[in-house]
Amino acid sequence: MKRRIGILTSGGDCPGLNAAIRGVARASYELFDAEFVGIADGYKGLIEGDYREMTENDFKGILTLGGTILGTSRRPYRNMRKIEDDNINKVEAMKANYKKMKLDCLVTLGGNGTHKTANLLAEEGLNVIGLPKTIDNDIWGTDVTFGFHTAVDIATDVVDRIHTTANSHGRVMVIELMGNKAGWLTLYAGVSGGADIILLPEIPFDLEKVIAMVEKRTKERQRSFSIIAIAEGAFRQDESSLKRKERLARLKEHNYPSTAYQLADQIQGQTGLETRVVVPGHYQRGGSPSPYDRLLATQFGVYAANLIKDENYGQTVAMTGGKVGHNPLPDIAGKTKLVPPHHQIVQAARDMGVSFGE
Ligand SMILES: Nc1ncnc2c1ncn2[C@@H]1O[C@H](COP(=O)(O)OP(=O)(O)O)[C@@H](O)[C@H]1O
Ligand SMILES: O=P(O)(O)OC[C@H]1O[C@](O)(COP(=O)(O)O)[C@@H](O)[C@@H]1O
Ligand SMILES: [Mg+2]
Repeated sequence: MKRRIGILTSGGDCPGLNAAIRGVARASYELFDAEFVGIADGYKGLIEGDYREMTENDFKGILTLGGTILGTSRRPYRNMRKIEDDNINKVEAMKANYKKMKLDCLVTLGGNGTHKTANLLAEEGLNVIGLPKTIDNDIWGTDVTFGFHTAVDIATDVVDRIHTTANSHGRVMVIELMGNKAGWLTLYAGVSGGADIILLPEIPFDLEKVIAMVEKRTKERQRSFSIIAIAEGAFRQDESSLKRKERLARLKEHNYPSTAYQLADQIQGQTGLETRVVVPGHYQRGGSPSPYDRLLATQFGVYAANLIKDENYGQTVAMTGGKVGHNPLPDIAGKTKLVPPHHQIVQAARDMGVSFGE
């Protein structure tokens, strides 16, 4: 049985993408007569016809490699069906290139945006299989995405290291971690690193409560420090009615790159305590995947190869209750898995006296 497989990675990169690509390829070569076409830079390559034939050798030596050997992009954004200034019909272009490449199926490794287009292409009659990657862990229908736990390891190391310098100086340290809509990374790294205050997009915070917590810690000890882990998309309760764009515009008016910087200023202004901001940024997405993510990405990749073998298309791979399985693309596309405000981990942290600024 011969299968010609197109493969692309789309959206923000993360550790484990290459391990997953390798898993798909190795298992496919084992299980059936496989041919691979590597599509460059996500859907951009599929639209523009930027692709190359790949051989078994291309998939060797990449298990531990960070990033993606295929390249990735976030363009063109959002509405694939909308014809913009370039006058390109993106959906038709993708379908035409799929045909031109003589593909039996397309494997897309990506996050929420990627899955929306994967579903759209499946609706258009293409054979598509998704693989859930993202450091945000916000894909519906899977307990975990690959890339997430490596990012947790890195972010936790940041929180650990900031602890020692915060302690030496008796400072308040505001650590901004990645996650615009979903606070999973901040929650996991915040709890694992022993942060005193954890601020998530899912739980809007009250500035006065945050300050009260910092002051409580200062009163308890003569020389005290506080660690605040804040997700980049966190915001105050009084901003809840605003759209993200409006919140960002307000921050910009005051020359704050993000809420973390504004919060640091407010804390320093109201408490007199020296406050610093730390933004590890894309460092959280770089480098080699952890053993956990290598294993997860490999399992996911091999599972995808089995879906191809069975011609079970229109699915995305998932982990539920410790088992690898799959979800139909329409069931998960367009949904975001956010942190429930009463999630067990949140509750455990609350019970230990960690503040969520509520
Ligand atoms: N709302 C959307 N509908 C359809 N396709 C989208 C949408 N948002 C993003 N995409 C496509 O998926 C790609 C990756 O999306 P993005 O949101 O940047 O990353 P991720 O897939 O990691 O969440 C984009 O470059 C675009 O081609
Ligand atoms: O890489 P960019 O475009 O600066 O985007 C940053 C965003 O990408 C992420 O790192 C990961 O997002 P995706 O996995 O959904 O692409 C977010 O946490 C962060 O908000
Ligand atoms: Mg995403």
